Amino acid sequence: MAEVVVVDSKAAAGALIADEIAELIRRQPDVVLGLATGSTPTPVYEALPSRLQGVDVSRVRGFALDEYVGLDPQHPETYRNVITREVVEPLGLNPELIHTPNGDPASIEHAGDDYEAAILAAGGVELQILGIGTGGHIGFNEPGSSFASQTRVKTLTAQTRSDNARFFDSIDDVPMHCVTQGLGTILRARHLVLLAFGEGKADAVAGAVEGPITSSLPGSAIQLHPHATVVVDEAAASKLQHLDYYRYAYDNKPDWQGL
Ligand SMILES: N[C@@H]1[C@@H](O)[C@H](O)[C@@H](COP(=O)(O)O)O[C@@H]1O
Repeated sequence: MAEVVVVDSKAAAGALIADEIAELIRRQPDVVLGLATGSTPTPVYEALPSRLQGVDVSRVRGFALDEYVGLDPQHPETYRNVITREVVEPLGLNPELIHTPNGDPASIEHAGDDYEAAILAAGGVELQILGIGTGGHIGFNEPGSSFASQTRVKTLTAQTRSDNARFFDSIDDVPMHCVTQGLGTILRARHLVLLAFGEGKADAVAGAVEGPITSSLPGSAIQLHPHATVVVDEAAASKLQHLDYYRYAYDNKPDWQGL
């Protein structure tokens, strides 16, 4: 079972996870972080700089979950550019150590295998940050994704394209394809931290945490992971059946246990 932590605000979630990440970096300066895009992880990234003052981040490594296929590399919404803007620059990370899948159509057949090889060569991801789509996707693993899937090209659902249209001039500009870490790739990270905020995520969170384990709701893959933490606000937690138990368990958590 994933550990569910209910917080009062996005800022509280950001503080909780930023503390954990800062501690990881202090302990292991070349730690491999799993980075996510979308609006959900922003509070974590915003909370990090103040916690990393005086900490050597020059060796921190990172892998993003996914990338659009075929966007102009100069487009502000490539996930490479989003990660550069929101994570690499504010935290002062070495951009050469931060990887995103290659969405260039010219070499797209190799993009998945190359990315898998790079993650393996780095020794795997220590802590993977995850958001969840309204349809239950993690990364861009749309419903139907195999739990054994590796980094590969996927076709985005109409729902995902519509959800992400807010970042583009029009829905027609949202790419049809992406390269995403697979569910199998994500499940190899040593600690999964899934964040979700707002009522719009309540069904996806309930399905991921308590629903049947099914490729129809790819986020339910977290139930197969031995160390998954789900950090949600009240609204995103509102459809969880065992909410009282999660609060009780967290409030009575042994001090030695950590996140
Ligand atoms: N590929 C990303 C996911 O990694 C993200 O978790 C999800 C939710 O986005 P948001 O956090 O903006 O709600 O959708 C996007 O499509």
